[in-house]
Amino acid sequence: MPKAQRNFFNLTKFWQDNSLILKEVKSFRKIAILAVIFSFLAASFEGVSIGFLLSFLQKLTTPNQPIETGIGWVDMILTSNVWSISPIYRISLLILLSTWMRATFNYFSAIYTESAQLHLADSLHKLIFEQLQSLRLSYFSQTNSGELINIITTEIERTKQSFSGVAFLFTRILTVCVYFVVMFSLSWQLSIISVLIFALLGVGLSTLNKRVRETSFGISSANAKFTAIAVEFINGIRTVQAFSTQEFERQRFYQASTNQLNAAIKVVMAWTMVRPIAEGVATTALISLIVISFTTFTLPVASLLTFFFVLVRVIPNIQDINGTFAALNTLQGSLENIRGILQTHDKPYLRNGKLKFPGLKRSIDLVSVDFGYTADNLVLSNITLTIERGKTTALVGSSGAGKTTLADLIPRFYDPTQGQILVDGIDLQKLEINSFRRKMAIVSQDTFIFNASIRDNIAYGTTGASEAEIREVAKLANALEFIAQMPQGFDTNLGDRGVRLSGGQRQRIAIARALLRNPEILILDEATSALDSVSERLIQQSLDKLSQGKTVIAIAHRLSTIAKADKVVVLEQGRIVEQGRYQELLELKGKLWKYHKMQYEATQSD
Ligand SMILES: Nc1ncnc2c1ncn2[C@@H]1O[C@H](COP(=O)(O)OP(=O)(O)OP(=O)(O)O)[C@@H](O)[C@H]1O
Repeated sequence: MPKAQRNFFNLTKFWQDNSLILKEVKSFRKIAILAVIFSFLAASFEGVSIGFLLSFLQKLTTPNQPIETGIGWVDMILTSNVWSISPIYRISLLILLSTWMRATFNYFSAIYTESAQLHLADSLHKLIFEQLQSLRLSYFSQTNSGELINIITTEIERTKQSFSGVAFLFTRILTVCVYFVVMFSLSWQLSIISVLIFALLGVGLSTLNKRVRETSFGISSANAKFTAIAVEFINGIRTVQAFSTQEFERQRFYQASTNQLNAAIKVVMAWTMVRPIAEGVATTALISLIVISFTTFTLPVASLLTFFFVLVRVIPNIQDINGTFAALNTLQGSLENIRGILQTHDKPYLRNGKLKFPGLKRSIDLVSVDFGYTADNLVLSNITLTIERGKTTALVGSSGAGKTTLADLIPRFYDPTQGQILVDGIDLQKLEINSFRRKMAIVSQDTFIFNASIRDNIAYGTTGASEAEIREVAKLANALEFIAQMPQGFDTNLGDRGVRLSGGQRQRIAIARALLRNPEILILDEATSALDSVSERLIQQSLDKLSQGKTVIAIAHRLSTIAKADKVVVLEQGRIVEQGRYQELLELKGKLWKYHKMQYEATQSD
């Protein structure tokens, strides 16, 4: 049986399947226990007040008869001579008291159930965040961000409801047990017949519940697709407008929304059917019982009345139980999605080392390194390369040759599939990765600009930077001039992903951010690609200054930016084809010479 088919009736399986989520209840167990206790007390007092109400009605209709509820201790209280007020007032007072008690318990039960739900959502948010933080980049390149957002928002919201569902279910089951005890004390024969009827009803309804469960997976996947399309549409709005694909996007969006609607309607159709069917069958059972009891069993009228009165109370409770099972089943898809993100066996984690990185002394060495994003396709083959401390190593090659991939191996965004990376002779995987990354700065083609002020964006990742230091790096990155022209200077908010900046401005902020870290190791991936030639020259000068004494790995298409590098490494289809000083390689008249000639000719024709 596939996991998805397991249901709420099988509590062991339910626990096993959802233990990753249920474990979280531990962090707010006091609130959860109080929620259950108060819900139970509220439900019990509902039963108590009904009992008193029955006695009240009896007393009104037959005032001369002694009070007989069929439950000894209640009768004793009501008929006791210790009290000086008349029985009808005693019952009224008891009804009032029990109703107020029930209302109070209901109030606390609502508070604790709601808080428990909110705590569950909060714990799941944080748990998923920790999980995402510990995963490698490769997980994110294979997962749709819209689907992840859907899980963190919608699916957690839906899962949250399952807590109140389970608490409600628990109290209803306990209440029904209490009612059954009363019923058995009144007539065991009638009770057995009732239990049998309810059991048959339960078995019949489980088929319906299975259908509800199946439909719930449809709604989860429709929600995920809808969020993914919505996120993509918002993120890609520039491209949508530029390519006039509004109609195409409209169709995609409308279709996803309609699919979501249809999936939700299927769930509603399936689960709303459970309650009326349960109601119809239960009422039929009740009428049959009345007929059987009048013709077969002889019971005192008061007991028979109480029995049926209790039975009448049991039925809506049983309906509630079935209804809640059905409602919980509609949440199965969400639970499955959250489980999917939390389970660990199928995800790539970074195995962190223990050694603190004290700073680079000699070199970073790549020894016979192979790497592929997938097992069957190597992107880097047999890379052996020494990146010397304090020197600039430039990576050159055609688009797709593997330059970025090679640079990504240094901060361990990915690990080699074969071979080793040694940092001063120590395997990189043995280093505590954050101690290594803290000594490093990366300026890449797609540096992320946060929806925060310019100041916060520059200071991102560097704690305790002073105003003067931030200004200084902005000046060095040639950014001071455009920042001064912004409406609120350094306080200007940059908007989502820095939409309020030009490409070149974004890059200068990224460079300032890297400068502020004062890194030992600097990775520059096309760091000056979005700049005009004047800005490029200015930035190149500041990068040259920044690079002095630092270990730099620079990737550049424009050879002019790396002409002064200490070592140039030429990559071709994932292999190193040449390495040496720029001039030496030119004299070889090999690959670099070809690139050089091509770029020189291109510049001439410009
Ligand atoms: N996350 C990824 N998953 C799968 N394949 C990838 C991924 N990133 C890059 N590749 C593939 O790896 C190969 C090398 O890409 P890489 O980005 O390293 O090249 P590059 O030399 O930096 O190119 P460019 O100069 O265009 O930036 C390409 O064929 C690319 O399609």
